[in-house]
Amino acid sequence: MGLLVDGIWQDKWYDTSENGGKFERQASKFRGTIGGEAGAEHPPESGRYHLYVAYACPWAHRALILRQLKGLTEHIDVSVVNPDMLGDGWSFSDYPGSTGDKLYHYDYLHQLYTKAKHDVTTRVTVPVLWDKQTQSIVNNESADIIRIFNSDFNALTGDKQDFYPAALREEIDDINNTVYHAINNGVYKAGFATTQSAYEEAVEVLFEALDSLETRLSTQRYLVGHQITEADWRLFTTLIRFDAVYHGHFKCNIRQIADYPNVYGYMKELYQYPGVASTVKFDHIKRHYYYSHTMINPTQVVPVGPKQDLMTPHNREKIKYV
Ligand SMILES: N[C@@H](CCC(=O)N[C@@H](CS)C(=O)NCC(=O)O)C(=O)O
Repeated sequence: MGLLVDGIWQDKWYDTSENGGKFERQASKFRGTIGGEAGAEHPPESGRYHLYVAYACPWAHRALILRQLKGLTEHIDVSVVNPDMLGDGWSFSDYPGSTGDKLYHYDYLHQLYTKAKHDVTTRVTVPVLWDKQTQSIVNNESADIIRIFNSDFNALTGDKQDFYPAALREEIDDINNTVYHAINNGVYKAGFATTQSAYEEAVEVLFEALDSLETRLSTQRYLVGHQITEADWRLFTTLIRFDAVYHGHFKCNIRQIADYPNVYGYMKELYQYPGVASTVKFDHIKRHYYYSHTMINPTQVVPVGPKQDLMTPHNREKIKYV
């Protein structure tokens, strides 16, 4: 775990000393777009872009899901890092299920970041959307990448499904905001807290949000009414990791997702959505967290459970809208 400072790799854990033991996530550095207008830096083209992901990572997972749902698998290839993120950060290897770096055969993801900008100061995170032609990072913020995938390649793929429809944007943005702070990032705030009070504060906010989701999902099938939107996919990647990792490793253990009938059924429905289960790799997920965060789990022992059958009926079609 570390970061690049002026293009030099430094092995450093997150510093929580300045803010009372609280984990604060840094903003992503590369925020480019894909556009079809004449002279655009990154026009939508088949085979031109490459996605770097970790199967372990909930943020990268969003990008993998939208790539799958939007018919982009044949247009945008993927390199998968090793699930272990140790002193050199994300690395490439022949760990089962990882691919190595298909473009440059680098050993470490930080080499890709310095190829994009030799003196960059940044955390070295996944996902990364890479432009093979300009040899640069288009974007390394998952919230942007899923919107790029949602709409910017439609002319190429002919796929018109819209997970961020104009009429619902305000509502989607609103729920995204709550889900991001309380749940997506909330589990990290609990898990990476280094004081009791910072941990407890994060866990309380997290479970209040899950409790209110349970109520919301008792009368509506998806987060924003009748149709699946990006808000659901953004929540899903945290929910699917919850009982396997966040409950134990990040001490988010007031309840499991399996204890919430509506949230659990909803999570199973999304898991069973065509194309999605193949993007969920529990071996990488559990290995990454339990093996990489040695300050939380110094023995690096990876738990065996939980045993859950996510293919059992979700019964979400029975939800009565009120
Ligand atoms: N805001 C970014 C966050 C991505 C992120 O933090 N990814 C984690 C993996 S789950 C990572 O690569 N962490 C490495 C680090 O922070 O050094 C996004 O949503 O794309």
